[in-house]
Formats: sequence, structure tokens, C-alpha cells
Amino acid sequence: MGKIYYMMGKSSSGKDTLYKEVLKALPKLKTLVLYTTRPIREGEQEGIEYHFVTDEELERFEKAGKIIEERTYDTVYGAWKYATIEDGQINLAAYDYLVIGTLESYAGMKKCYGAENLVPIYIEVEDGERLSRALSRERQQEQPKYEEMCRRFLADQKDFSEENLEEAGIVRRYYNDDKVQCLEKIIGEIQNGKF
Ligand SMILES: Nc1ncnc2c1ncn2[C@@H]1O[C@H](COP(=O)(O)OP(=O)(O)OP(=O)(O)O)[C@@H](O)[C@H]1O
Ligand SMILES: Nc1nc2c(ncn2[C@@H]2O[C@H](COP(=O)(O)O)[C@@H](O)[C@H]2O)c(=O)[nH]1
Repeated sequence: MGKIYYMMGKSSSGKDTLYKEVLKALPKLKTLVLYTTRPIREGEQEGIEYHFVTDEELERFEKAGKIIEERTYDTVYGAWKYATIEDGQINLAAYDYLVIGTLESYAGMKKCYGAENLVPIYIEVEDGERLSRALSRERQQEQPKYEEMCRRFLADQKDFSEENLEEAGIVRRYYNDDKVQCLEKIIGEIQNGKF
């Protein structure tokens, strides 16, 4: 039976960066494309970062009983929904998967696929450093969204509280102060099946 390696962490902890590198190093890992109603950003492609859908399309999945988990965030631009859909992407009998999500989506995946098949990979960075990385990243955008960046920073403090981490059963942490070392640890542990 395959495993779903589930990457989580606060905003700007480096999930996307590490995810891409892990996939390069371990190309046999499959990915899972989540769904969102948020507007597509410059440089993003339908079916790569997400399936970009409307509220109505998500409702249709809901009516068909296809929603594994769904979250709504009240961003400074309105309510954005994110969801994992049972759309035939996962075949645990044949493959291992690498997925990025949140604590909430991790809980939904555990319920659907069984805790024994989910491996949490929780990425952590000291808050000051993380905020500094978030600001540098935002400054590079053509239209920086500082207000949304601050909202995410504050929301994450609650969403990823120690209490919530404990409740989700997150014990192991991967510190991304040094990218190379962090990657070595993640890749090594996936390769050795050390979970
Ligand atoms: N070890 C590292 N050292 C320095 N900078 C890093 C490191 N890892 C990632 N970064 C940088 O930090 C920024 C945030 O990383 P990334 O976009 O991967 O975070 P994320 O967790 O996916 O964020 P979000 O959830 O907001 O999408 C990026 O500019 C990235 O290049
Ligand atoms: N825990 C929280 N997660 C959030 C919030 N807003 C968005 N998100 C999650 O972040 C990732 C990346 O989002 P993206 O729009 O940059 O692709 C995604 O998994 C969202 O679910 C929040 O307020 N709290």
C-alpha cells in the first residue's frame, strides 16, 4: 500500500520550494491537484497549482458526495474556498503521493484514506525569519499584497497553534532554516521509509 506524504506549515515556511525539490529528487512520487475558487495568479496554470473552479462547480461536487475536505478562508479579497475532491487522482495500491495542505485538510485526508496511509511532514521556520521571507517574496510581485500577507501571518498563528498541532498528531518537525539540510532529511526519510 502506498503512502501520502503530506506537507504542511505556516505561510512562507518553504512548502512550495521544498515540494518542488523533493519531486525532482523522487520523481516516482505522484502529486494531487487540489481545487480552489480563488482567482488564478500570474504564472499559474489550470491543473498544475490547482484546478481553478467556481463556487457553483464546487457545489456540484458537494452534491455528488465527492468532497473529501473543504475549507473557506475570509481573505481581504473575499471568501476563497479550497477543497480536495475524490476525482480518481489517488490510487494507493500503486503509488506514493506528495501533497501540500493544511492541518484541516490533513485531518480530512486521514479520515478518507486512513491515518496509517498518511505521513505528515510539518515544516517549521522561526517566525521572524518566516515573516522576513514572506515580505521579500511579496516585494518581488508586480502587485504586492501586503495586507493579505499580514492576514495569513496572523491566521496561521491560530490555525497552526501548538494545541492544533498536538490534536492533529504532529510530532515530527522539519526545520527549514537551511534548505539543503532540510531537503536531505525529508528525502532521506522518505527513501528509507522511516515513518
Ligand atoms: N531555506 C530557505 N532559506 C531561505 N529562503 C527560503 C528557504 N526556503 C524557502 N525560502 C524562500 O521563502 C519564500 C517562501 O517560500 P515558499 O513560497 O516555498 O513558502 P510556502 O510555505 O509555500 O508559502 P505559502 O503557503 O504562502 O504559499 C520563498 O521566497 C522561498 O524562495
Ligand atoms: N491555515 C490557513 N491556511 C490558509 C489560509 N489561507 C490560505 N490558506 C492555505 O494556504 C495554502 C496556499 O494558498 P495559496 O492561495 O497561496 O495557494 C492553501 O493550502 C490554503 O488552503 C488561512 O487563512 N489559514
